[in-house]
Amino acid sequence: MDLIDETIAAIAPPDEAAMRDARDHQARLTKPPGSLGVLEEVSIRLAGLAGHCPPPLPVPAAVAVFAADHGVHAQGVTPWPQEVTAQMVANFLAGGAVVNAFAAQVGAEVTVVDVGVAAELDPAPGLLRRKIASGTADLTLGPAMTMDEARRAVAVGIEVARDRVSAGARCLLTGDMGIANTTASAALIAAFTGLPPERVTGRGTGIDDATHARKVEIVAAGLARHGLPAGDGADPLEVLAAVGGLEHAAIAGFVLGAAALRVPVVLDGVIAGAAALVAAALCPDVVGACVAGHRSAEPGHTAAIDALGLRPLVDLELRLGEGTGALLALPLVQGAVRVLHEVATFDSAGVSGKDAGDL
Ligand SMILES: O=C(O)c1ccc[n+]([C@@H]2O[C@H](COP(=O)([O-])O)[C@@H](O)[C@H]2O)c1
Ligand SMILES: Cc1cc2nc[nH]c2cc1C
Repeated sequence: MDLIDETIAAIAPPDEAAMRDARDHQARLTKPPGSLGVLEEVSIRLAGLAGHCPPPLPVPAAVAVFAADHGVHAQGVTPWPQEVTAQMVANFLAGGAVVNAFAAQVGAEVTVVDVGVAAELDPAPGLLRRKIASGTADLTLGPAMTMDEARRAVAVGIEVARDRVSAGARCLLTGDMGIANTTASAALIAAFTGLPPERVTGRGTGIDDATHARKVEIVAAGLARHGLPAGDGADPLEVLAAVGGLEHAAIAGFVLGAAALRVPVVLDGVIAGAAALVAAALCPDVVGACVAGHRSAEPGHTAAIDALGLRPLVDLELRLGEGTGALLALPLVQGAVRVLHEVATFDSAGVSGKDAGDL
C-alpha cells in the first residue's frame, strides 16, 4: 500500500458514543440547553473525532499555506501576473501578509509549502520546498497534472499534516496561494457537484463582467475537454489530475492526513472547499475531521460546503485565501471545545434547573 491508501485505510467514522457523551454533557452545563447554537454542534463533532469527551483542546494550531501556479493562467482568467504567487510566498515568509497578522492574532504557527510554484524559491525558514512541478499544464488543453504528479502532491499534504501533528499541533488549518486557482477550484467543484460552470465560477481576486463571462467559458471548456462531470464511477484522483491544481492535491492530502490522525482541520475558502471534495470523494469519512472556517464570497465555495454538509462559522464576504478565514474561525472552534472542559454543570455549581412542568 502506498501512503495515500494507508492514510485512507486509517480513517474511521466518528465515534457515536463520544458524540452522545458530549451531547449529554452540553445538556448539563450551566446554560440554557442549545444556547451555544452551532458551537455545541462543533464540540459534539470534535468529541466524535477524538473518540472521547471532552476532546483535546485544539491548541496549538498550525496553518499550512500550499502555494502553486496554474497553466490555465494563460487563458486570461485573472488580472494578476503569475509571478505574484512567488512574490506573495516571499511576503508570507517575511511576515508581511494578512495570514501572518491573523496567525499572530490567534497564536497559530505558519508554514508555507511550495508544492508547485513556477519560479524557483530559495531556502528560507518556514518554507517547505516540496515542488512537484513548476505549475500545472493548461486544463483546457489537456490534463493539468499527470496522475503521478497528482498522487505525489497528495502525499506531500499527508506528510505536512503528519509532521505538524508530530511537532505538537492539535488543530490544522488550510491555506493556499496560487494566482488563477479559483478557475481550477470552480472546475473541480463543478466536476464533483454536477453544478453548471455559471453557478460555481466567481470573480476570484476581482474581475469585470467580460472576464467573468470568459472564465465561465474556460471552466466549461475544461470540463468538456475531460468529459466531466464523469458520474459516480469516476476516480477522484483522475478528476483532480484533469482540472485541479497542485495545491488542491496537497490540501486534499492534508485533509486526509488530519482525518487519519483524528485531528480537526479547519478549512479556509473555495480552494480548500474544492480540495475537501476530492478528499471526501476518496474517503467520505474525512468530513468528520473538517470544520468549515468560513463562507467565502466565491459562489463555488457555498456549493462545495453544502455538498460536504458543512456549515461555515464565519461569513464576512472574505475572498482572500491564504488561510485567513480559517484563522478567524479558530477561536470559535477552540472556545467550543473549552466549554466542554471548563464550564460547570448545574449539579456541580448548585444552579437550579428549569422547573419541571415549565415551558
Ligand atoms: O479563499 C477564497 O475563497 C479565495 C477567493 C478568491 C481569491 N482567492 C485567492 O486569490 C488567488 C486566486 O484568485 P484568481 O482570481 O487569480 O483565481 C489565490 O491566491 C487565492 O488564494 C481566494
Ligand atoms: C496581492 C494578492 C494576495 C493574495 N493572497 C492570496 N491570494 C492573493 C492574490 C493577490 C493578488
